[in-house]
Amino acid sequence: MNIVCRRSVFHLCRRPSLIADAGKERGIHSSCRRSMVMPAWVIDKYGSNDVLRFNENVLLPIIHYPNEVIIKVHAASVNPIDVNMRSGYGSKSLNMSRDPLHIKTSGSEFPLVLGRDVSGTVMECGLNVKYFKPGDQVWAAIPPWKQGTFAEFVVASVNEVSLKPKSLSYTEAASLPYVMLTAWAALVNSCGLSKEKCPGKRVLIIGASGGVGTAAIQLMKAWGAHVTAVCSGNAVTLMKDLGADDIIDYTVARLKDQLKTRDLFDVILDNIGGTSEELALQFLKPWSGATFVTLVTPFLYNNDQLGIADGMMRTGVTLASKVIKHYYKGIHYRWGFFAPSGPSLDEVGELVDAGKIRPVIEDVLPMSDVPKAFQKLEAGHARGKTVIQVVDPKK
Ligand SMILES: NC(=O)C1=CN([C@@H]2O[C@H](COP(=O)(O)OP(=O)(O)OC[C@H]3O[C@@H](n4cnc5c(N)ncnc54)[C@H](OP(=O)(O)O)[C@@H]3O)[C@@H](O)[C@H]2O)C=CC1
Repeated sequence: MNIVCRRSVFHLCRRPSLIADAGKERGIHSSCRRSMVMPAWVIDKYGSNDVLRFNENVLLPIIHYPNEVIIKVHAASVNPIDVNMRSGYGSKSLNMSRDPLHIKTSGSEFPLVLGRDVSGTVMECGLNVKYFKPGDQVWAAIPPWKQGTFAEFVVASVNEVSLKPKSLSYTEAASLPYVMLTAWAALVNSCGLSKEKCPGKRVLIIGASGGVGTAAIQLMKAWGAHVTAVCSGNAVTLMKDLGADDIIDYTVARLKDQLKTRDLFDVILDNIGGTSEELALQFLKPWSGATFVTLVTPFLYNNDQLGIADGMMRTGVTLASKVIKHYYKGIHYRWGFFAPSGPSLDEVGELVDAGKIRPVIEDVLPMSDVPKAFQKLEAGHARGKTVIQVVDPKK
């Protein structure tokens, strides 16, 4: 085993026992316990699925800032962003926010650990961490510029972390944070919806059967909105189970024709992009504060293709022209972006424990099957989430 001394972990940790604990777990002799590595799925270059590599000797992550915690990952889950990042999507923008120490040590962003969702146990806390303590069961979504969760340990800032809902297992909990926080960012931050404002609102969700869609339906129903879900035929039962009031099967007739038979909407969440955007924008109530939000934006793509300066310029022009064009038609036009947030997860956790939101899990795979999980997601037609059990709950 490649042993590397990680002394710096002791400077900012409240209780430098992680390395000893991890050493004990793996039966490593006490004199070696300060020098630890961990298993993780990494990529050393961008590309197709064969760039994913299981490495048992990835450096144990360390606490750099006093507001950080180290989490022992019990379960993670796969999101489209993982597949896209594996192929290099967003790398120009994300590299600007990555840990400069990692870039300096490795000479690049590699080895890169993918995976955004985590449920697990707090192992160590930075000196300023008050709300969490070692042993707490937590869940979080880690932002894409940080090392990810297909690993034994991950570092998160406290503002990204929340106590795991008591009613969920680690496996169930790992299915929710990233998609819930994306739905939250789009519907709450971009559209201004809240528990108080939802009753009476008509919300249309396009791409309702995937991770974000199933999260969005449940959040909107928990808050009393009227939800219309757009999905394909074999997802109709799932949509009903999640509480959708009206379901449109986009495969049986043109979506436009089916939408014409419905009342107009107050909010539209578009998880699909492309032609669905122009189409959907015709079905909002004009001059009533109605908002369209899409999750499929050219922001990172523009930066990848044109560089940061020109990419930002093009993005700004595109967004501004759409906002202005639709403003004059009485519609608010928005782009939605995932935003990490422990406090929002606290609120989601309360809804979960109250039985109003549940995990929608399509498949559970062991840590050894991360490449299979990527292939599955890449094939499309997701029905909720694919979870990775980093720790086998039976052991
Ligand atoms: N901006 C941001 O910060 C974020 C953006 N995203 C983006 O949002 C999108 C959705 O993410 P996520 O839910 O996790 O993805 P998933 O892959 O989990 O789900 C996509 C779903 O859309 C369905 N679908 C495909 N085509 C259509 C269509 N024309 N009409 C209705 N449904 C359709 C698919 O099923 P089927 O094909 O069988 O109908 C599938 O169930 C992705 O493009 C992702 O990249 C996600 C998170 C954050």
